[in-house]
This record gives sequence, C-alpha cells and structure tokens, in this order.
Amino acid sequence: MNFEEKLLSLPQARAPRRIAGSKISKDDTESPQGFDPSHHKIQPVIFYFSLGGSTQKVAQSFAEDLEEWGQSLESDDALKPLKPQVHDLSYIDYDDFFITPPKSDARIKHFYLVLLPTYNIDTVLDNFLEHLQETHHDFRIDTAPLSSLLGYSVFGFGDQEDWPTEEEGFCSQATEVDKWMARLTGRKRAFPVGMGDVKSDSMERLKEWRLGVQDAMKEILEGRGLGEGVPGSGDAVESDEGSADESDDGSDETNIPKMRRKRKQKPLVDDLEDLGRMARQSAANKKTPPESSVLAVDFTTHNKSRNAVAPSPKEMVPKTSPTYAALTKQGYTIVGSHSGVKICRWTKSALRGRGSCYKFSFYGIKSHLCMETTPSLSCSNKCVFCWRHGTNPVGTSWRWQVDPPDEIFRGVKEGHYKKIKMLKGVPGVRAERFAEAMRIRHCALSLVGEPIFYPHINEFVSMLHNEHISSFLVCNAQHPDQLAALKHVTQLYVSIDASNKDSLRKIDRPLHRDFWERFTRCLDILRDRRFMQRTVFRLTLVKGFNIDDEVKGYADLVERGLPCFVEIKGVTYCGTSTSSAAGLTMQNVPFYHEVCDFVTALEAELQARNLGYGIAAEHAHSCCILIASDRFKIDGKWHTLIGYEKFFECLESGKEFGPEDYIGEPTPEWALWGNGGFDPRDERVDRKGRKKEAVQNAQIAA
Ligand SMILES: Cc1cc2nc3c(=O)[nH]c(=O)nc-3n(C[C@H](O)[C@H](O)[C@H](O)COP(=O)(O)O)c2cc1C
Ligand code: SF4
Repeated sequence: MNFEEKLLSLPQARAPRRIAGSKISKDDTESPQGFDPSHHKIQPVIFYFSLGGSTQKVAQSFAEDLEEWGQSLESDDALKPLKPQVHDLSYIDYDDFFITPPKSDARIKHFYLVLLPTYNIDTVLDNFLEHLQETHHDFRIDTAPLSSLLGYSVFGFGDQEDWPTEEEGFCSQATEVDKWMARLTGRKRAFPVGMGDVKSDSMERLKEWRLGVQDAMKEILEGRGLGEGVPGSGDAVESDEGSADESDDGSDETNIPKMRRKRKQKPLVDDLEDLGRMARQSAANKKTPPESSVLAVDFTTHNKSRNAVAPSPKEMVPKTSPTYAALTKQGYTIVGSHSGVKICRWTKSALRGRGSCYKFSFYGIKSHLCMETTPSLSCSNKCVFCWRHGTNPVGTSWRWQVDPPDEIFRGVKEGHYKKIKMLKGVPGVRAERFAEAMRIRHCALSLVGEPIFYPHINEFVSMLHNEHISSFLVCNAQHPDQLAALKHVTQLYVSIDASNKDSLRKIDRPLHRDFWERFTRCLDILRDRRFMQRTVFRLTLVKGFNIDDEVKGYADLVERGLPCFVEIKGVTYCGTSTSSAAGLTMQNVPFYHEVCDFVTALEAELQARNLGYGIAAEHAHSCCILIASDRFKIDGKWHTLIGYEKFFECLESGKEFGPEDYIGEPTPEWALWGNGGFDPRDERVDRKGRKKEAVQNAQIAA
C-alpha cells in the first residue's frame, strides 16, 4: 500500500493523521543519513514550475546533464544514480512528494532538486509554499517528515532588471522554498540555494550549482553523507542559523530580506471571516491600503467585524501576467481583475441556425441568448479535464482583491455583446437571431473557476435576476459554507466528477485536504435545497478515470443528494499540455454509445433502489444525457424545460417557492431519450459547414 492508499484508507478523515517521519535527532544530523552505497540507490527528483515556459526547458536539459554526469561516473552501474525524474509542480499532488518522500523500493533514496522562477503575482508557487508551510505547522505531522530524503537543494530564476536585489524580491520564492524545505527535511540542504538572473548569468550560475549538487551526490554515493562543516550543508553546525530562524511558536524571526518577509506573512485566508473582510474592504474602495489596514466582512457573515484590519490583497489576474495573456489568447475577455466572459461555440452555431447546445434540448435555453461567465477565474481544484490550460490561479480560499459586483456585471455584459457584434459578418448568421442575441436572457455561471468563490456572488446573481436573466450556477462541491449561503438561482449544479474519494482525488486533484468531507457536505446541502430550487448533479465521464465500476458509487451519491436532475456528459478533449501532463489523451474521451451504456446502467441502479428517476432527454451532439426525477414527469410526460417567466414571477412574489412552481412546457419530442436531441428546425452541418442528413430527423420521421 503506498502512502496515498494509506491516507485514503484512514477510517475517518477527521481522525488525527500521523505521518511517518522522524523528529530531528542528534543521530540524524550526525549520521550520513543511512545511505549504504552497497545497498541503496540515489533517485534524483527534479521539481520545477514554469508559467512562461523557460524554466520548463531548463529543467529538461538540466535533467539530461545530470543523467549524463551520473552515467559518466567511474563506478559500476549498480552504484550510479538513477535516471532523474522530472515533475512539474503544477500537476503533481503535493501530498505524494512533500509530506513524505514517495514510497517505492526501500533501497531507493530520494534527492530533491527544485528549480523555480519567481513571480510576484499569484501562481501555483503560492500554493506550493502554502503547502510546505501548512505541512510544517500541522500538529499531526512530525516536524521533519521529509527527513528520510538524502538531501535537497533549490535554484531560483529571477529578473534583476526589475528586481535588482534580494531585498526587492529577486528570486524570493526560491529562498522561501529553501527555508521550508530545510525545516521539513530536518536541514538536509545538500547545497546552498542558487540564483540566476534570466537576463544575464542564469545559465552560468545554474551550471555552478549543478556541479555543487553533483559533488554532494558523489559524497553520498561514497558513503560520506552531506559532508561536515561545509557552509550550507545539512551539517548540524549550519543548523544554528536555521534554528534561529524559527521560534518555538512557529513564527519566523529570520534574517531574510524585508520584502520576502512581507510576502511570507501574507495570511492564509482560510477563515471565512477573513475572506469576506477582505472582500468588503476591497469592494468598498479599490485603493491599495497599506499592508495592515482594514479587512472586509465575509459575505456569509456580513455583519460581523466591520472594523477589523486586513492586508492589501493582490489582483488575481493582473493585466501584465502571463495568465492574462494566456486566457485572452484562448478567447476570454477578462473583466476587472478576476472575472471572465467567453462566447461558446454553440452561440455561434445558434446564430447561424445550426443548433443550440444541450441546454436547449433539456431546459429550453437558446444558446445565442446565453452568456457564459465567471466572477472567479480561480478555483480550488486542478481537474485533469479543465479547460483552463493550467494557467489559472488556484487557491483554497479567496485572497485577492475583490471587484464590486456592479462593475463585473457591466463588464461581462459589455464583453459578451462585443463578441456577439463581432459575429455580425460571419457567413450564415441569421438577422433575427442576431437581433435576439442583443438581449441576454440566460447566464451560465460555469465557464471556468469557481463562481461561489466570489464573495459577492449573491449580489451578482440578484443583478442578473433584476434584468430577468436566468441563472445556472455550477460549483465544484468544495465550498460548502459558500454554497449554504447562496441564495436562489434558477438551477443549481454541483460537479460530481467521481463516485468515491480515491477517484475524486485523482481526477479533480483538489487542493483542500478535506476535499471529500467538503464534497459530501455539498451533497447534503443540495438535498436540503431540492424542494426550494432545481438541483443538478453534473457528471463528466472520463474513460479510465471515473467510469469503470463506479455506477453503484454514483447511485449512492444520487441517493444521498436526491438531485432533481443528473446530467451525464462525456469529457471534451482540449488537447492542451495541461491535459497531457495530467495523462489525458483522446483515449480518455468516451464514445457516445459508452456514455449511453453508463447512463442505462445508472438508471437501472436508481430504479432498483426505487429512487424515482428515469432517462428523460439526450443531446447526442454534445455527448450529453439527462436523467430526471419523476417529480418532472407529469401525466407520463417529461417536463424538463423551465418556465423562465414563472421563475421570475415566483422570485418577485417574495413568497417561498420550489422547482415544481416553474416547470415549463413538456420536453420536445425530438429531445426525448432515443430521439437524439437535435431540433429539426435547425440545419445540421458537419465540421466543414457541409449539410448533413440529421440522424434525428430520420428517426423522427421513422
Ligand atoms: C508577472 C511577472 C512577475 C515576476 N516577478 C518576479 C519577481 O518578483 N522577482 C524576480 O526575481 N523575477 C520575477 N519575474 C521574472 C521571472 O521569474 C523570470 O522571467 C522567469 O524566467 C520566468 O520563468 P518561466 O518562463 O519559467 O515562467 C517575474 C516575471 C513576470 C512575467
Ligand atoms: S472545478 Fe472547473 S475550473 Fe476548477 S479545475 Fe475543475 S474544471 Fe477547472
């Protein structure tokens, strides 16, 4: 059983977790860390992070150089270091490497090398640092859980033109990582932290550092451990400096430069109150207050702590950031500092009379009347199938500036209309649809990121409703407190990306350690809401990840949450480096018949449990099928469409109401299960725009 399995097999997630490591003892620091050259092997592991791509390239060639050096050693093969492993910090699960070293063959001993650029904007590096810090402070984990590593060393890349000195932030994150690694490893620093200026000497400095690291490895291979008295080594002498760094209460009194200290002291806004305090402050006046000014009140605890004090948060996606550039390139319009809007391909298709997405077949939403947006481009997962191409900021809690909801609302509408207008000249766009599209009727808060992360989501949704724009909100089931505080939306979704803890961990790669408890709490909240609003489970099927043998597990989840609907969709392959880094290929995209088989099996399981569900509708073109609760079957006919005007009447009446109060027309015949889901009034074309005989039409005619 590997570490991950052990962790997952713990009887209760809340039970204290004990991670095998060892407290630093005199023996540890004096012994050459238990490396027996005749028995053990060194496994170098190179970790890197890269936004712009340069560190990634350097890491690959660094690995090759290190391997070549290992092979050139004049010793027999059994004594040579193993081929270096290379891992991108954006895609690994930190728990697999940074709580204990990977558990493999007991004879293999790991040596960590970390290559990092520096970013003064929010990136995965902040999460990585947060993880190291949390692990260090976690009372359930021994002080030096990584002490069985043979050694580690860190190299930082920075830009001295803009950040000339360490005080001003040059390579600041490498220094911080080095500091936390020293603590987690029980001071196994094999070579001092290296730093290179990407505009001048970085390659030279990196080479020097590599030679130093190689010497350290050679000494280990010769059974001499990390050496004695070498400045910066893991020797006990050096630890004096390290000990002074850290007081018993975990606070840091280091001699690290001022700017880095500031960065380090950025609070972990885990606390909901902190989150909201920050929100209010930032929304109220977008000025950047000094580091220790007012914190804002959490939107869920609005009236508390109004006068508390907050640090100044950063922008989530600054205009100068590579994230901004990447998202804009992907077609997003970034609004303010953390929101986005994008036209989906179905909008274009609907404007040309070539069909709407599955939301039209299932719920009556015409794609050209629908705006897809998110008020939070950040999210707390790193799903393998995410469209975000690995560039978005991630975080377990909101720690950025908060833009006021009215500014976002205005901005996203402007962005949406601008993109629609750009389609005016596209061949085939129908004039009447173009005119209709200039009045948004629906809003899907689902684009990317996590909409309920945004502290003013309720105000934002009210603004939509005030203009009679319906709201579909999809959340990732990781923020139960925010979900509980969410007011009425037209249709509330949670993404159900797996049926069990192990599978969810692999596919969503959540940042929260208590992800499963958060997930199940969200299901319970949905269960409570089911008579107040339309609730939906959204399943995204990824072959090889979350389909096989999981039908019963999904049925358990449906039994727990009793959603009004279950939407099942085959994953869409986005062919990015993100997806391939996560091990996703076209092979993971299920065929439609495989999705059908899964849905049929799930329906059978739900019926065997008498839960009152049936397959209602399909949209073969999007590889999407709808299971509905019998509550939406009236006189033997499925009624999955929504009565939007009824919804607004109910909302404006101020009285309590539920999903049954805004049921629309019966589901159209062509959308029912077995009929394909393509509106026969639309024209079906293939990818090249050539007319296609609609299978559905043929079926309907038959
Ligand atoms: C938005 C941005 C912020 C940066 N912040 C810092 C910084 O605070 N300190 C520093 O030394 N270098 C900073 N740099 C320079 C990068 O660390 C450097 O360009 C690095 O090579 C980028 O590596 P990558 O291409 O692998 O992402 C910054 C660069 C950018 C684009
Ligand atoms: S929850 Fe959504 S936005 Fe977040 S990583 Fe997963 S797919 Fe991407």
